[in-house]
Amino acid sequence: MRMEGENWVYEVRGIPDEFFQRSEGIPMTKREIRIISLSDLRIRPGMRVMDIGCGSGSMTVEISNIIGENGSVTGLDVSGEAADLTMRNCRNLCRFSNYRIVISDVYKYDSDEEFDAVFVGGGTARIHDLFERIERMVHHASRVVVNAIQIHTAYLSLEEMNTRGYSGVNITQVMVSNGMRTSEGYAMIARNPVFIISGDAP
Ligand SMILES: C[S@@+](CC[C@H](N)C(=O)[O-])C[C@H]1O[C@@H](n2cnc3c(N)ncnc32)[C@H](O)[C@@H]1O
Repeated sequence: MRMEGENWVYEVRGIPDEFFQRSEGIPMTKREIRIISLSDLRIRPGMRVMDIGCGSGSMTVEISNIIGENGSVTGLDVSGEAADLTMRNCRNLCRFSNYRIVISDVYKYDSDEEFDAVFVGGGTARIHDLFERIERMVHHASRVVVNAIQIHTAYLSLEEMNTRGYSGVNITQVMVSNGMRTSEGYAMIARNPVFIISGDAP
């Protein structure tokens, strides 16, 4: 769905979920989680951002629209199908050509590129190795934000940030319920809680 002429979409932080193309088996970061994660990333125009495990591309799209023409965002995913979906969503919903999609396992990704912020939406199977990779991507005070569903992923992310000397390390648990229409009114349907871990690289 291309929102021709509807520039308001690009002013919104937290594009409505239904604007994104979806694919079965590729989980999407939901709007409420994106909004808090974008805030924690402290995204602003001109930033260079890495989106690890870009999935549907919903975060890549949001980041692209905020960083503007002088910024750049790299969406990285091990799945070709996810990269394809991210590309489609970027073509439909990004206002600038400031995005790049890479198909790669983050653990094998090697590049000299430096980022001002790194968002981790997937690829958290080996947290220690992941932070080793991230270390090569960041500079002093780059923002790093991890979304985690599992408690141990959240715990290990906190451990990595603290032992590596990150500053301002923080964790937020977000529990969202969305209304579902019933015959009598609305029932609140709970989504899985998500941990958002953030900090400044040393
Ligand atoms: C929960 S989804 C991410 C959702 C995404 N943030 C969005 O906005 O739709 C996790 C993604 O991480 C990817 N992933 C898992 N392991 C990975 C790895 N080792 N390297 C790169 N991507 C990986 C998966 O293919 C999947 O698309």
